[in-house]
Amino acid sequence: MESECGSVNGPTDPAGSLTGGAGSSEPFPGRRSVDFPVAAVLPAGGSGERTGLATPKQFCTFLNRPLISYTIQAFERVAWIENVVVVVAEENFDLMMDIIHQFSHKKVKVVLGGPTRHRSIFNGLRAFEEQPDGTALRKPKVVIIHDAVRPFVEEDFLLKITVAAKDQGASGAIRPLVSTVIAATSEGYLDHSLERAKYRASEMPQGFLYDIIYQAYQKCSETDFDFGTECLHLALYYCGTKAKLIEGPPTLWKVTYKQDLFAAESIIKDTLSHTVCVVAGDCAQSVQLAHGLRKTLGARSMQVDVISGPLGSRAVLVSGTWNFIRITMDTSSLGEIAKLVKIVQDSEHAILYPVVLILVHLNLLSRCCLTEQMRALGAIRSLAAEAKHSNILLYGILLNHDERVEQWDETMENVAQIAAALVKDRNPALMPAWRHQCGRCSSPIHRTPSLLPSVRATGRAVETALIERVVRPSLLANGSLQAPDGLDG
Ligand SMILES: Nc1ccn([C@@H]2O[C@H](COP(=O)(O)OP(=O)(O)OP(=O)(O)O)[C@@H](O)[C@H]2O)c(=O)n1
Ligand SMILES: O=P(O)(O)OC[C@@H](O)[C@@H](O)[C@@H](O)CO
Repeated sequence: MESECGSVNGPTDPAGSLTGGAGSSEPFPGRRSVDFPVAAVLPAGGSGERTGLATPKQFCTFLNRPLISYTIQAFERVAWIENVVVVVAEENFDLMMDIIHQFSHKKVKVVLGGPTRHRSIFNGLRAFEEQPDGTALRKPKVVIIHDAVRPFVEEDFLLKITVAAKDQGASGAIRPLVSTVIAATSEGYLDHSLERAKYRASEMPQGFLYDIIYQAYQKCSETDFDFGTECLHLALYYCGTKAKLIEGPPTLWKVTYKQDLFAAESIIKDTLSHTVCVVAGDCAQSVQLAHGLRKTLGARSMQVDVISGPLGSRAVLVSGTWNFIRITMDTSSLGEIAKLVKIVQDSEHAILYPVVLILVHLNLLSRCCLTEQMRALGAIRSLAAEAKHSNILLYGILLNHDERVEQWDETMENVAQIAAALVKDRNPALMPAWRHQCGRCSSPIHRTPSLLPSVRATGRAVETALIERVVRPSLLANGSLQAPDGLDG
């Protein structure tokens, strides 16, 4: 299919194809990728007048993080998006650079916007042309244009938009209209109304073959530049490219009015209770557990990153995750956890929203004598008590690794169930529950890992502590729990 702005390859385009997905050779099966260059342009050069706030809405902060940083992160998480161009007003350039530094954004280039959104977007697209100093970002095959004030965009939908843009030349997100569209006379009376079912709201992200949208802007009239609001229209009008329309989720909406800021904050908080960073230790068992947790937590609609190495690094903290699962083989990692607790305390991260740290102790039971275990667990417990005063919820799961695969899968399921509940619930007033996973026993009850918080005798102040090995008679009364062998209360 040809158009005056460039050729639009059909789905069989040899230049690139969609790879990955289930059964792929990708390092993380299920994470898809594309094999042609993709970039994003995030227009953020507006003043947000309709919020009535002095601060432009893209720089309003939620949990100590500006809205635009959430949007950038949504694109940085997507491995197949190479570059993110953020377009800001000149007066906000330094602020934007500070945000990039503070939140360790990696793929971002900042350029100056213009007096209208279309002019800002065109400036963003120009970033891929050769610059006066001879440098240039790699020109993308497909460019995604996405308002910086739409922070809730998922990789799956970005992939759909990208593939459709690659095949059709342009693509755009749509949503059903909530209100009916009507036309008014100049005197302010109803002229006519549109049949709502025939129309859709145009949202973002939108995707374009770079050459098409760049040439559309080169041909753009001053009127379009100053009053236009629709990039898809430019591709159609100036390049004859009919965008493929794809219905997206309701979270694609644009933050425009003040109430949108409140809605955004509650969605951000809800999202935080569905994201977790699993930090594996060095040993094979720990890595196995980490990737097993990614699978089982992912099946519980949790967004899971797996990293290895010291948890204490600040970079982990600014990853935007509020929840960490640290898998360890011994108690030496307690120092590392204490360091992370200190970093979180100093960052005041948790003042606005509880941070959840879960320590998964692998094989503690079988690796050291009871005295050493109790000492270690006592140390963790007092750390948990201290951390709680800073709104940091420190839990522990005591897990004895079982070589038998069929048991390991079940154990994984249980650890994920407990971890997901702790992260989603983020409730310091935890009901008492505990068990150990001894792995040696045949009894099914032992295959579930211990959930460690204990409730102080008062029952009043719930202290999220760790590993109460004593069996509480009342918990046995209903027969639902059974003292693990050798752990009589
Ligand atoms: N000159 C402009 C105007 C808008 N935008 C960006 O385009 C996106 C969508 O525009 P809109 O919601 O209208 O943002 P504002 O223009 O800031 O809002 P308002 O009209 O209320 O001032 C926003 O991310 C905004 O920052 C831009 O990059 N350059
Ligand atoms: O018009 P505004 O600048 O408020 O927002 C831009 C929106 O029009 C735009 O993001 C979508 O409608 C898709 O084109």
